[in-house]
Amino acid sequence: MARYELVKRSVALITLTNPPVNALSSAVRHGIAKTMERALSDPKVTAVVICGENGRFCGGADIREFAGPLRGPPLVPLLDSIEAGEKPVVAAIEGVALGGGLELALFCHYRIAHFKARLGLPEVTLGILPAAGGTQRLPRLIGIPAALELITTGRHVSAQEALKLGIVDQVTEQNACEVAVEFALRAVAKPLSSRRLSSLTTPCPPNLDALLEAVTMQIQKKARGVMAPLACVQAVRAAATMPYSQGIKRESELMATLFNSGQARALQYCFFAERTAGKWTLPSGAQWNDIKPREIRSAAVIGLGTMGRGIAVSLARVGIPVIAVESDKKLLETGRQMVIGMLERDAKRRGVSASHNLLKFTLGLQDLKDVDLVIEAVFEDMALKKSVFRELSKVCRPATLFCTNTSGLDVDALAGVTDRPQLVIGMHFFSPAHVMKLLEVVCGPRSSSEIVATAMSLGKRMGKVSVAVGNCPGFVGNRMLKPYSDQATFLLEEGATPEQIDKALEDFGFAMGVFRMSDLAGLDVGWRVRKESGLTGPDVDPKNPPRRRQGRKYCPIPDMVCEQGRFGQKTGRGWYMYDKPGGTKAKPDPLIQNLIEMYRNRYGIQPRNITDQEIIERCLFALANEGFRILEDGIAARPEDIDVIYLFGYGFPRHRGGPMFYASMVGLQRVLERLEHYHQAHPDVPHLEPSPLLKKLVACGSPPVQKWREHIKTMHSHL
Ligand SMILES: CCCCCCCCCCCCC/C=C/C(=O)SCCNC(=O)CCNC(=O)[C@H](O)C(C)(C)COP(=O)(O)OP(=O)(O)OC[C@H]1O[C@@H](n2cnc3c(N)ncnc32)[C@H](O)[C@@H]1OP(=O)(O)O
Repeated sequence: MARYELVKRSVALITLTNPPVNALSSAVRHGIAKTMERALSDPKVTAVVICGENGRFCGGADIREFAGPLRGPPLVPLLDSIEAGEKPVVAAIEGVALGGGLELALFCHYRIAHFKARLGLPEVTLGILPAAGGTQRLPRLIGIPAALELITTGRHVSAQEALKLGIVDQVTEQNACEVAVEFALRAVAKPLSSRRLSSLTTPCPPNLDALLEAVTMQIQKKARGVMAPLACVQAVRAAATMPYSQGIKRESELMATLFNSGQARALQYCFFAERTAGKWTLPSGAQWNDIKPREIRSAAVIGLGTMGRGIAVSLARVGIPVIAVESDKKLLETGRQMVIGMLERDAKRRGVSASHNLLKFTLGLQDLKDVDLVIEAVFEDMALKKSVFRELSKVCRPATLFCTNTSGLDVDALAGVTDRPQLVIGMHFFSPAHVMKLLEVVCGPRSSSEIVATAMSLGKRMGKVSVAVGNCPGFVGNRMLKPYSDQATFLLEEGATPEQIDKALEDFGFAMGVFRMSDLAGLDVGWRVRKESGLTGPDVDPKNPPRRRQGRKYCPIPDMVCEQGRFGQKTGRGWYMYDKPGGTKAKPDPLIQNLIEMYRNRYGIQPRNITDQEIIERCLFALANEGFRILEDGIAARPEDIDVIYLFGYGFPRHRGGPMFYASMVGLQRVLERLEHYHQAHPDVPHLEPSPLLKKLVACGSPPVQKWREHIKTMHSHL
C-alpha cells in the first residue's frame, strides 16, 4: 500500500497506493512505516519524497475504518519518526491533501504543491478533529487566527492560498513529484531543526482569549449544539498555551470525546450517504454506472419567475448556453435583468467573468426547436404546464429532452401529453435554485434510463446533489413535509405557540423552525394547494365538520392566517411580524396569539402544557414515519436518499444525520412505541399510525440503516 523506489540514485520515493484517494488505511499506515524505516536506514538514501498514486496525494484517514475496531499502527507515533529523522522528507502534493493527508504532509520537512491541488483539515465536518497532530502543528506553522479558521470550518484551500498562508513551500505547474525530488536533493545539506514543526513556538496574537471567545460564540450561533468545532477551538488553545508534548495529549483527549459520539457517526454517515445517493438503480435493472448520459450542449428554461431565473443561472455558470422564455415583454425584460444581475453577482463572488453571452431571451417557444433539453418552470398549475408541453412537442426536434420543475405534480400526467413520454422527467430544484444544492430527479414510469442518467449527470455538472426519486404527489421531500408541518399546527391548537415550536426545532439543530421557514417560503403557496385540493375555500361542503377534512383531522389555523392577508416575510406579516414587507427579523405577534386563543375558545379546546420533547417527537417521528412509507412505496430507493434530500433541501441538521438516520439513532423500537402512543391519543391522524415497514424492521431486530434495503427488496419499486 506504499511503493518504494530509489530515484536519482539517492532519493527514496514513497508512493501511497490506495485508490481512489490513497486514504490512510491500516495497510497504508503499515506501508508508510515499512518504507520509511527502509529509507531512513539505507545509507544510499539522502532524502525522501512522499507522493500519492494517480495524481492524488492523500484524502486522509480511511473513514470506513472508523466504524470498526482500530487496527494497524497509530498515526502520530508513525509520523513522529518522519519528522525526527535526519534526512529531509518532502511531501509532493498533487490533487488533494486533506485531513490525515495534510497532517502527514505537516510532519514532512517541506511541502511542494501542484497548482491545482486542494488542501485542508475537514475532520470537523466528520464530527472529529485533526488528531494526527494537525491542531498542534498547523497553528505553529501559520499562526492561530488562520489555523483556527481552517480547523473549525474544515474549508479546503487552493495551492495558491496555501502558499500565501505558509502551508506549502512552493507551488508548481509541473509534475509535483519531479519538482519535489529536485527540491529534496537541494535540501540534503541544510539543517532541519527549524523545519520540525513540533519544535516551534506557536506565534500567538496578543488578544488570544478574546479571539477564541469570539470564534466560540460564532460557532455556538451558527452550529448550535455541534460539538466538534468547539473541541477544535479547545485543541487550538492548547497549541497556543502548552508545549507540543502536552498539546498533542490534549488533542487526543478531545478526539476521544468526539470519536464515538453520535454526532461523529451521523456526520460520517452523511458523507457516505451523499455519495450513495448518486448511485441510482431503476426497476429495469439499469443503473448509474452502465447508462451513458446524453451530452447537453444547449438548454432552454421556460418561465422566469424565482425558480426559472435560478435554473437559468445554474446552467449558464457551468457553460451551458441557455434560451430563456417568458410569456410577455414586461416579464421577459424583468427576468432578463434579474438573471443578468444574479449571474454577475455570482461571477464576482467566484472571481470569474460572467457568462452573459451564453444567455438568450425570447418570447417564442419556436426558438427552442434545436435545443438538447428544456426545463419548464412555469406557474405550478397542471393545465398550464400541460399546454406548455403540448406546444413543446410541436416545436422541438424529436430528440429534445423535456424536464419539469414541478414541486409535486404528476410527472407522468405531463409526459402523457407529449409525443415522447420516455424523454420526460422531473427536475425539482429548490429555491433559490442557483444556491440550493438539492435536486430531486423525478422518474416517471415511462422515463427512459437514458433520461434519468442525463438528468442526474446534468445535476452533478451544475454542482447539485441529485437524488433519483419516484413519481407521487410531493415526491419525497414535500410529501414528508406535510405530516411534519401538520403536527406543528396540531400542537398549536393543543397549547403551543409558533415561537415555542420553532425554538424546540431550532434547539434540535434546524436552521429555522417550521413557522419561520413557512414565513420565508410564503404562506400563500400552501394555501393555494389546500384550496385546489378542496381542503379549504368555497368548495368545502358546509356540512363538513369544521376540524375534519376527507375523514381525518384538519387544522384550519394556517388558512385563517392567510385569510388575513398574512403571507409571511413578503407581506411583513405571517406567523410572525416583521419590520417591513421583505423584512427578515421575526418578532412574535400578539395578533397571532389572539387568533389562536379565539380559535381554541370557539372549539372549546383547553390549552395544555406541551413539552419540547413532545414537539420533537411528534414532528420528527411523523416525518420519519412518512419516510418509511415512502420506502415501502418504492418512491425512494434507500433511506440514505431520503436523508440526503432532507439535509440539502430542508435544513435538517447534518449532525443528526437526516430523519431516517435520526430515527435509527433514537432506536426504532422507541420510535414505534412513541408513534403508537401518539396515534392512540390522536386516532384521527393517520400520519401518526406506525408504518408497516417500521414495524417490520423492529420485528427484525432494528437493523442499521444501511441494511434496511434488504427488508424492502420484495416491495414494489417506482425507481
Ligand atoms: C476512543 C478512541 C479514540 C481514538 C482516536 C482514534 C483516532 C484514530 C484516527 C486518527 C485520525 C487522525 C485524524 C485524521 C482524520 C481524517 O483524516 S478524517 C478524513 C478526512 N478527509 C476527508 O474528509 C476527505 C474526504 N473525501 C473527500 O472530500 C473527497 O472524497 C475527495 C478526496 C475530495 C475526492 O472527491 P471526489 O473526487 O469527488 O470523489 P468522491 O466521490 O468524493 O470519493 C471517491 C471515493 O472515495 C471514497 N473516499 C473519499 N475519501 C475517503 C476517506 N478519507 N476514507 C475512505 N473513503 C474515502 C468515497 O467514499 C468514494 O467512494 P465510493 O462512493 O465507494 O466511490
